[in-house]
Amino acid sequence: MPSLETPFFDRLAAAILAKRSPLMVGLDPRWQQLPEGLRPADGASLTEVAEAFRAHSCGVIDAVADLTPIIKPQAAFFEQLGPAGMTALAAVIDHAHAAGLLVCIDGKRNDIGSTAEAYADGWLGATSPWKGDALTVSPYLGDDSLEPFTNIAAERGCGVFILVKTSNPGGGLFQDQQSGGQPLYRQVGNYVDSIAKATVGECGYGVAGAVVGATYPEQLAKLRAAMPHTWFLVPGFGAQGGAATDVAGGFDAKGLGAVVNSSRGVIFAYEKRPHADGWQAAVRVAAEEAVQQLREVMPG
Ligand SMILES: O=c1ccn([C@@H]2O[C@H](COP(=O)(O)O)[C@@H](O)[C@H]2O)c(=O)[nH]1
Repeated sequence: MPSLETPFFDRLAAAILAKRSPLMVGLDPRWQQLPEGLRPADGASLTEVAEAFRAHSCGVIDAVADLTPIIKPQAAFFEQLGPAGMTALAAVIDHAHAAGLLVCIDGKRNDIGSTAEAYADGWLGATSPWKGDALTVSPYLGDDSLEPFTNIAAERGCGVFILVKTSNPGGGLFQDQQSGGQPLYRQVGNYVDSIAKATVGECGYGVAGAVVGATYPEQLAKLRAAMPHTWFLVPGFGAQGGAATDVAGGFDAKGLGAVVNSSRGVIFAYEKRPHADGWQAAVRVAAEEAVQQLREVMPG
């Protein structure tokens, strides 16, 4: 497990600069999309599927470890397999750390404050079985629900990415509602940036980050300007239609301030573009292309 002495966003900034890559590879294993040879047969047990998820995710990590500073396992895909899935998730996180990668767990957790404390401790705390470097969190239970996460992140050198403007088409139903003369997501963004401002590290960003979708490029650029202390996790690049030009507005002038996630576009690249050297080679080619596209729009 990497040292937690340095704040998460300082570690992330250093890794991005070292690899010249803001690509975050998302690990969203789906049974039917696993490559032949790894795909479990119909009727396979949850334990067999979990082992296939572990093998695929670890294989992706091996293929892209020098191309990405951070991976994002999507907890949902592991949780759907029960205990065997969670054991697989733990093994994937350990494998990523052993490969020198940071790990953001996409769990979108939260609850009332006293329960949020258990979530924060469970995913980011000193005795966490998961040892995540960062976690995604929902804001809609308010400040007392977010503080357990941001407090533990500040203590432990972890990061918290709070949902601000999500990439899905339906997200606007609540997030775009006017509130105090602004869309609600801007109000959430203001709160997140106030927490980030109070906790800035050497790289200029604080422990609270924000999830802002690549599928809303105009809003992304405006939020970048309005939230100068907040690091962005930008999903929606690739499979959801976001292009490199759409995420350009998420970076600061130094080319920092954003990591851009691609899950299906990288991890299942062999479906659309099989490679003679096998599925991992196809995954690597897709990650290389994504990094190249992002480098072209990253300042600095
Ligand atoms: O607003 C959001 C928040 C989270 N996600 C998650 O990111 C990945 C995206 O996967 P792709 O295959 O690259 O579309 C997935 O885990 C989502 O749950 C998001 O897409 N949008």
